[in-house]
Amino acid sequence: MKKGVLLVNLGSPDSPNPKDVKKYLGEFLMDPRVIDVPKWARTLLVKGIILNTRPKQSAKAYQKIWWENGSPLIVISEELQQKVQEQVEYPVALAMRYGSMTIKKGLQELVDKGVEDVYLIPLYPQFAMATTETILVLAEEIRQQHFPNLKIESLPAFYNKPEYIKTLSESIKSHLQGKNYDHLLFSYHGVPERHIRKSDITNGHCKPSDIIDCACCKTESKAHEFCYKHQCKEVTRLVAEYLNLEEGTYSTSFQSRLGFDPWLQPYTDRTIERLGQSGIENMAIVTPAFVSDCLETLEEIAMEGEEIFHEVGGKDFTTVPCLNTDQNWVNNLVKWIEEWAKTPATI
Ligand SMILES: C=CC1=C(C)c2cc3[nH]c(cc4nc(cc5[nH]c(cc1n2)c(C)c5CCC(=O)O)C(CCC(=O)O)=C4C)c(C)c3C=C
Ligand SMILES: [Fe+2]
Ligand SMILES: [Fe+2]
Repeated sequence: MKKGVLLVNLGSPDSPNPKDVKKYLGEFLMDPRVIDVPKWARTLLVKGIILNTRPKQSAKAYQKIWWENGSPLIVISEELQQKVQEQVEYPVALAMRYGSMTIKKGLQELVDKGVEDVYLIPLYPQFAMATTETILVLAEEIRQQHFPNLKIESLPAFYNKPEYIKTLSESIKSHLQGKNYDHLLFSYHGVPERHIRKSDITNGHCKPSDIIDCACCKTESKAHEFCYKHQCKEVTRLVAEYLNLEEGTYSTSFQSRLGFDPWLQPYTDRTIERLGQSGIENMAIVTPAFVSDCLETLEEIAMEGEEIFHEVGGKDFTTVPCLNTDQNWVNNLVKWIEEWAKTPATI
């Protein structure tokens, strides 16, 4: 069976204009795994409220970070795809969960090259219902409808793979070399607490609102295979161990909340504020839920985050870039693809 690889990231609007941003947000937020309320309530919330105000506001933010050749997330993902393609013998395609570069087009591109066996790689280190799960569900629906003879396997969340932790840690180390910082904040994209409960396959292990010591995240459980909170906490713990960070000099927070439901805490904006107020003069921040720089890292963290820190008297604010097209990251992907390709086919 001829093999091929499909890398899948989140997606971006076609342009930073309010009209394109509205179209993109409409598709994104109407996904029942992103806003997981009954369809009538989601329609009312998204089409009746959010899409009347948010596109203008988001378009302004996108305009601040947009590059000459497009959305940073798309441009970086395309470069990543090219670099991986240079190192593997199978066709490698790229698709986005939302927007114009659809998963259907990505699978079609591979099928047109004769591919019958696809390795689907969601470009997210941690599992979440709003990211990995929605990609896998949609890819399976498309397979059944349009490519029934195609075989699709996927790479599970790689948050704790030693080679990924090494790549992330070395990248942080090299970007912070010679930089002045007293605290390193690991900021992950947030999700509503409800998402954590829904993904809990044990129906009760995960306690998403426990922010003090996160006992559930530290207690062995099969729930961890699908627990976003546990997986984020593990990335922080493993990187801190690799870099020998001293207890108290680093912490974890969650960014980008939307709406009024409780999301995973502590929130990044309030954490930055608290760090500045508590006398931290210089801080660094890393965003390991994203493998490519995007609106949430370039605008929300590197611009807004820095502003908050300065407002409360902080001095140096350093944002560590995402892995983007780091050669070690490319090598990780190549290694995982080669391991998959060597595995004997199962029927
Ligand atoms: C209910 C809303 C949202 C959930 C849940 C959510 C989860 C989630 N998102 C990412 C990664 C990205 N999100 C990005 C942008 C973005 N996210 C939401 C909402 C939810 N995300 C919105 C409305 C937006 C658009 C921008 C805005 O209006 O604020 C991006 C950036 C895309 C880009 O074009 O650069 C990424 C990447 C993860 C990893 C995640 C759950 C773990
Ligand atoms: Fe998001
Ligand atoms: Fe959990």
